[in-house]
Amino acid sequence: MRVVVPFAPERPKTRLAPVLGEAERAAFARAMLGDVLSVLSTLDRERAVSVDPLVLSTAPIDCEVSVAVDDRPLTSAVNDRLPASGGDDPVAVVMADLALATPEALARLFGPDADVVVAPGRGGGTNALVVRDPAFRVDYHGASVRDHRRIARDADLSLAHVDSFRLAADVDEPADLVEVLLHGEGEAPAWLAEAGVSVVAADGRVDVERSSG
Ligand SMILES: Nc1nc2c(ncn2[C@@H]2O[C@H](COP(=O)(O)OP(=O)(O)OP(=O)(O)O)[C@@H](O)[C@H]2O)c(=O)[nH]1
Ligand SMILES: C[C@H](OP(=O)(O)O)C(=O)O
Repeated sequence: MRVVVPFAPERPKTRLAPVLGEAERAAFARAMLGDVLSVLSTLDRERAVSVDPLVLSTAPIDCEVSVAVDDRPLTSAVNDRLPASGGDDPVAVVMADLALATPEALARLFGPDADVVVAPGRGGGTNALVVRDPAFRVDYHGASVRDHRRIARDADLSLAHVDSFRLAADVDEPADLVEVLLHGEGEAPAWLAEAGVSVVAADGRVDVERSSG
């Protein structure tokens, strides 16, 4: 299946500014993209899920897989890559900030035979999708999972959900780094550890702290 991975390499992950500087956020975003692509490659190699990845980037990047540069807003760029007519192959959309994704978790996205399969993100987003019907279009940002349900319902499409901790955990806020450090398995947790970011549990709260120097 064609798997589109949207990626915005310029000034990414602004909500992580309390913990990471601008160049660090760019490097960390790239590490997360590397983890997602590595999971897709493992799926293809080891799980007999045919995966044809395409990074849909707002600017040129060096990458181990094909890259399409499209600097339009996320929704327009993704919609241009979805099935356009009845005979077209299905398309998956997997966000580049799913640092907890594993081959097992992502394989579940490809399981249901529905017109649209949605993996909701915490906080109302849509972290991954499979689209099999050209009547479906995305509308990202805001409570996009609610919008995507409505769009599928209005077009009379069958809709399946993937209930997955790992696919729900996109990395937006500093608190999300706790999950990356505790449960991540790839480049992203290693990058954070190298940068001196660690998990701290104090006064009944679990958070991240950063060593100075
Ligand atoms: N192609 C493309 N990808 C985007 C765009 N905006 C965000 N993305 C990607 O979409 C996914 C979700 O992005 P967000 O978490 O909403 O945005 P972000 O820019 O990474 O982070 P914030 O600055 O904190 O909002 C990430 O994989 C981004 O790299 C865009 O305009 N075009
Ligand atoms: C793209 C956006 O991501 P979030 O801002 O929820 O991370 C969404 O899923 O609609």
